[in-house]
Amino acid sequence: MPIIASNFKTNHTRKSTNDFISSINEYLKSNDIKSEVYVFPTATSLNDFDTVKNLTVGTQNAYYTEKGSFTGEIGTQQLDEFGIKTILIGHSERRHILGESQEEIAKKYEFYKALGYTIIYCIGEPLEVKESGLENTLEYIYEQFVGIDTNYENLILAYEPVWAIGTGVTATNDDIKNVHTAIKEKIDKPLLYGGSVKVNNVREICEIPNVDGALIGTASWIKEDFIQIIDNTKDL
Ligand SMILES: O=C(CO)COP(=O)(O)O
Repeated sequence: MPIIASNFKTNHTRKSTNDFISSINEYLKSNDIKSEVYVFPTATSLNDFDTVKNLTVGTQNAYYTEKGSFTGEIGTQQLDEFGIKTILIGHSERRHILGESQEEIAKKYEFYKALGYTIIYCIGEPLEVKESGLENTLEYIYEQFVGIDTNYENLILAYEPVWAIGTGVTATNDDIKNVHTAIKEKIDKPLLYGGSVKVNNVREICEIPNVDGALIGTASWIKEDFIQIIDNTKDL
């Protein structure tokens, strides 16, 4: 059964997030679908969603603190209010757009690991590395595990080639299989693929060996499409 996760990134409001999550939860419940589903809304849309029992709401980011003076950030004081215990860490947009260093990412990972959070840890290479071949790609990816305890029991990995994120250009099945197989040989943890996953390719991607699900952006932001994505993979 693949893990299906939606990363809202900087999309949706509190109102539309509440509608989205309620609709997905109702779809899962009324159809008795057992897929492992995660939704990562914006920080402003986090809530306790206390009637939502069939999917997990996580945070896209948080600082490694309970509270304090970190302007613009949230910590566990804000996450605990809503019972959030799942977090994305290392997303390429935080690395390459927001400038999070591997050292910072490792500190964040250690902090939330110590608190028992489920962590979806993201790795992936930029285009120029991809174009230099598989060996360099893997070397780049392994660098992204510096300071990361990959034996952590609540760890889920997500391979998201930067050049496939938001571009509509999905990695080929061979691209995905080669990288996923190599990572799995080193790290035996659930490994999602992310990068232009769509309604019409999610099943094929989830059937590739060593792919344990998908972390989806753009194609998951309309609730009907996300329902279709779950429906297309629910029997795998
Ligand atoms: O970054 C991603 C999910 O975290 C992938 O985004 P897209 O599905 O828009 O390519």
